[in-house]
Amino acid sequence: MATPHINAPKDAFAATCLLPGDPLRAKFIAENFFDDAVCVNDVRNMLGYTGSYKGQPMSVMGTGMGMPSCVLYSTELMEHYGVQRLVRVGSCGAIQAALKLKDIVLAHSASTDSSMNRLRFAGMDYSAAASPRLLQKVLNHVDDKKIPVAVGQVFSTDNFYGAPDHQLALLQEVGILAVEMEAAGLYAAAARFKAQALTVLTVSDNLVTNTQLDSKEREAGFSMMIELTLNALVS
Ligand SMILES: O=P(O)(O)O[C@H]1O[C@H](CO)[C@@H](O)[C@H]1O
Ligand SMILES: O=c1cc[nH]c(=O)[nH]1
Repeated sequence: MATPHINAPKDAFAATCLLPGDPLRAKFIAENFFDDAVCVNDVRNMLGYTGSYKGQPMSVMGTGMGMPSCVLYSTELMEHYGVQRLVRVGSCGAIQAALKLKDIVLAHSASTDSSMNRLRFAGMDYSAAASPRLLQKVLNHVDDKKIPVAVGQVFSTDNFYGAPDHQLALLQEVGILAVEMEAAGLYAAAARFKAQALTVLTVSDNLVTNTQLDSKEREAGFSMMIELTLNALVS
C-alpha cells in the first residue's frame, strides 16, 4: 500500500516512529541505535527505516523541513501505515539566553506563524500541544535518570531567515524557549488521527548569545537526545 511519497508495504512501519527533519539523521539513528534496521522508504530520498530498540519495534523517518513537509509525511504514516506514536527529534534555535548549546527541550506546546493550522480550522487558532501521556512518559524517564531538560513552549516558524527583532522580543517576553519549524503542524496532524505526538529538540543555535554547534558537536548532541528519547519510549 504505497502512498505518493512512501513506497513501503502495508506493515512496514512500527507503531512508534521517530521523526527527524533530516533524512540522513534518520539513517544515522537506524544505523547507530536500531537492531536489524531495514530501509522501508526512499521516495525522494526521504529515508525511513524499521528495526527494533531493546527488543521493541521502532521506526524512524525523515520529514523534511517545515510544516507542509512534516504534516504530509506524518499524515501518510498515520493514515496509511497505522503509526500511533510520533516523536519528532529535531534541532532548534534557543531564544532564551539561559539555554546552552546541546541542551534538550521538550515542547509541551507550539505557537506558530504558519497558516497551516488556521487553514484546517477555518481561520481559528488551534492550541497545538504534545500528548500529555507521552510527555509524562518522557518526563518520568528523565526525572528518574536525572537527565536535565527544559520543558516549555516552542515557536514553529515558516521563516527560518529574517525573523524581525520585535517578533523575537514578543516570543521571549512570554517565555517561549526556542524556534523550530514543525511541532505545531505535527501536533495538529496527530490530534486529527487520535495519535500521540511529542517534540524533543537539541539546542543547535542560540539566537541571543549568537552561538552555534559545529557539525561534530551536532552529532554528539543529537545522540544524547535520541538515546534518552528511545529509552523513555521503551520504558
Ligand atoms: O533539525 P531538524 O529536525 O530539521 O529541525 C530544524 O532544523 C531545520 C532548519 O535548519 C528545520 O527543520 C528546523 O525545525
Ligand atoms: O535557529 C534555528 C535552529 C534550528 N532550527 C531552526 O528552525 N532555527
